[in-house]
Amino acid sequence: MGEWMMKFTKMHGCGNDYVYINCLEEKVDNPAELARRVSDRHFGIGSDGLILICPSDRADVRMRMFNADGSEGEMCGNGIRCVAKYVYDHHIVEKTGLSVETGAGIKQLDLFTEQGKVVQVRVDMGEPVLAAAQIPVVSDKAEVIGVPVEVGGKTWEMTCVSMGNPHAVVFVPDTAGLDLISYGPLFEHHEMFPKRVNTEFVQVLSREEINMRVWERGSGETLACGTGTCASVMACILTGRTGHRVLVHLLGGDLTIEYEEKSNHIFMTGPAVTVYEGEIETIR
Ligand SMILES: N[C@@H](CCC[C@H](N)C(=O)O)C(=O)O
Repeated sequence: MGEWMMKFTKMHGCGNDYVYINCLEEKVDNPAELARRVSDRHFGIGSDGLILICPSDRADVRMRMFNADGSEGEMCGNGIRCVAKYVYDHHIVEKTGLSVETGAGIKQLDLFTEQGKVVQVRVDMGEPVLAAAQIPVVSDKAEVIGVPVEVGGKTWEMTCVSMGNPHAVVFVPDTAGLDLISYGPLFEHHEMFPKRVNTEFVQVLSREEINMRVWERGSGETLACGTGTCASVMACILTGRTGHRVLVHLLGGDLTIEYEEKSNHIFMTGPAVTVYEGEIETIR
């Protein structure tokens, strides 16, 4: 047992902020406990969770993501863009096309640079999964698309999509006046979601633009959710509300989502930003 300093980097994608640890150099024994500790906005560093950058024998690197409550998520859209920026900036991967292994499979990414600096990252987020049993959502239907559900005394039109992690998308007339703090946890812990759920509240502005707010499984309201924007655009397309290329406005910025029908893949493009690097005291 002893105390030592562990290096970390604080990064965000559209305000969805995580503490990143380079596990090619650092050793993390208990990531769930560390996630809870660093995420605390009063007694910790302050973040929506923790992301570990690990070696991979199947891709350039592997990422593991932990929510603020210590639970592990299969995939993180905003996080994976930051992982790509991190490994490029730290010369771990010296190319602008790279692969990252996640709990939801291997994803391919492209970095767009200006004067050597990463400005945007495009991610092939893969295929959306609609089968209710695979999301998982308990339903008498094979797919949950535009289905009315009762939650918190209100009827919502819900579409469920997995992007490797589970999402419930509901449509609202206005995201600004939404009581997300009341309704978010009711969806997250509803018995129809055996693995809990991330919930996106979507206001359609036009066939090319939507507003979205999110209540994330394990982290509560965040300023953006990459997998959530993909699920939301898929829900919009499936219910005939938008076209295949949509600009998503989030509390922390904008993401562009494109659905390619031929490959049935979703592509996400957005920023990745380093806030600062530091060290935290750790006990082992
Ligand atoms: N913020 C993320 C998603 C993080 C994981 C999620 N809370 C879960 O538990 O599935 C994103 O940008 O996709």
